[in-house]
Order: sequence, then structure tokens, then C-alpha cells
Amino acid sequence: MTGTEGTMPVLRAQNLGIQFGGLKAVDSFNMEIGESELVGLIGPNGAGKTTVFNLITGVYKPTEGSFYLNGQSMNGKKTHQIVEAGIARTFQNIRLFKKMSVIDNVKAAMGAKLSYNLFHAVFRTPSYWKQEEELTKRAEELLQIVHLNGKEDYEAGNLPYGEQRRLEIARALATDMKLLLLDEPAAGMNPTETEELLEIINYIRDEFKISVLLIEHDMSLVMKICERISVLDFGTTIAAGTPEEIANHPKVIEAYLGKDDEEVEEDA
Ligand SMILES: Nc1ncnc2c1ncn2[C@@H]1O[C@H](COP(=O)(O)OP(=O)(O)OP(=O)(O)O)[C@@H](O)[C@H]1O
Repeated sequence: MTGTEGTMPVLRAQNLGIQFGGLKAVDSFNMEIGESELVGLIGPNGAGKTTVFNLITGVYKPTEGSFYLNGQSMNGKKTHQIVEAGIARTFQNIRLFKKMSVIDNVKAAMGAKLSYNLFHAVFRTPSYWKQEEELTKRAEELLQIVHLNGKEDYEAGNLPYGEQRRLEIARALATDMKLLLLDEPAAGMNPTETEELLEIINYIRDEFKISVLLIEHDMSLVMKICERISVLDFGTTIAAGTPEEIANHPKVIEAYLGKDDEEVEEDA
């Protein structure tokens, strides 16, 4: 099951892989994500999940395979070109301009779309002010979506952890993406914060018609929110299917819980 039958997938990864020295960190990774689909990518530590994100965002150059955004090949493109094409991500370790205000963090992410040039910026022309006003309004709307309205002028680094993660999502939204890659967005959150995050992810997916690929260790979150899930182990996809299929898949259970004691003794 791909979830994209008869339509052009937003993301198509075909036999994507990368090798670091002798280690195949990701091997023949295949995935299709349709419009507004929310797909989970799970697997034990070191399975290759973040490496998949690094491949899809042009941070790493694949040693095999290819990937497409809305049918357009992204092979060989640089990260900024991939962001412009419509893939945005958040990071496992939060990356914000910590000393800048919350709203300026969002506006900085919109920077690539500015049409005024240095002359307008230096001389503060009417064209500059008009765009500034529009940017501020849009940034305020995005902050409202991630429930950070009222905190526009706070220093980003002073926000609690969960709010910094939501600010990262607002920054990703500011790039007008088609595909959002979320790398462990619930890490370090308490159950209430996780529930709020879940609502936000669902809302932006419906409102912006964007597709989401989610790496997450919180299994209950993945099971609740994702329509389909792929499971990586040692760089290889060991299972793909609905949350129910994944939860009952023997290979997944083995990868997460390990072999039982008897089997381990037999293997030793
Ligand atoms: N730049 C690199 N150079 C060498 N090895 C790397 C590099 N990046 C990742 N790896 C290796 O590739 C494998 C997959 O790592 P990756 O970070 O993608 O796993 P992960 O599933 O995201 O793990 P975690 O859940 O712990 O974040 C690991 O063995 C890792 O050490």
C-alpha cells in the first residue's frame, strides 16, 4: 500500500542509499507520500532515520537511488534549492537564532522570499516598509498557529523547550513547503505538550495541505497520528504499513524488544 495510487506523490524516494566507509547507513530506501499524508519513520537508535532526512534535504549526497518532489528530480540539488522547491525540516537538536526574538526567527526564515533589495532596506523606502508590514503580519499568523501568539518579542533561547520546538515548526511553515520533515518533535515534551503538538501537526497538515514525514520515538504518538509507518533497522526497511500492521509485525517487535533470552542464548 502506498497511499498515492493514481496521483502524483509529493515525495518519491527510489532505492535511496548511502554508505559511510564500509557501513550502509541507509540501503535501498523506498517511500511514497501523497498530498496531506502523514507518514511515520521509526526504528531503533542508529537505524538510519536522520540519515534519510539528510538525504532528502541534500545534506548528504546519495551513493545510490534518487528522489522526487512532485515528480521533479531533486538529485544533485543543494539544500537551499531543495528548501526552495518545498521541503522543510526541523532538527533533533533545536536550531534557532537563540538571541533573536521569536518573531524575528520566523521572519528570518521568510527572508528568501523578499523582493526588496539592499537599496530599499538601507534607505527604508516605502517598498521596504510595505513588505516589512506584510512579513510581520504573516509571521504573527504563523505564531498563532503554533500557539506562540503573545510571545512574539521573547528571546527565542528563553522559551521553554516545548515552545522552542513549536517555533521551529513555525519557521518551517514560513518557507511555504509542500513536505515537512519533523525529526523527533516530541522529544523532551511532557504528555500535555505532546498532545498540543499533535493537535498542531494535524491542524497544519489539514490547513496547508502539506505532507509530513515524522521521525519519532514516542510510539503512542506515531500510532495515533500516522496513516502509514515505515520501520528502519540497520539501514534497511524491515516493515511498512498501517499503524496496526506495524504494531503486530514480528520483525518490528524483534527490532524493538530484541530476541528473547532463550534465542539469544542459542545464538551465543
Ligand atoms: N556523517 C556520518 N559519517 C559516518 N557515519 C554516519 C554519519 N551519519 C550517520 N552515520 C551512521 O549511520 C547510522 C545511522 O545513523 P542515524 O543518525 O541516521 O540513525 P537514527 O536512526 O537517526 O538514530 P537515532 O534514533 O539515534 O537518532 C549510524 O550507524 C551512524 O553512526
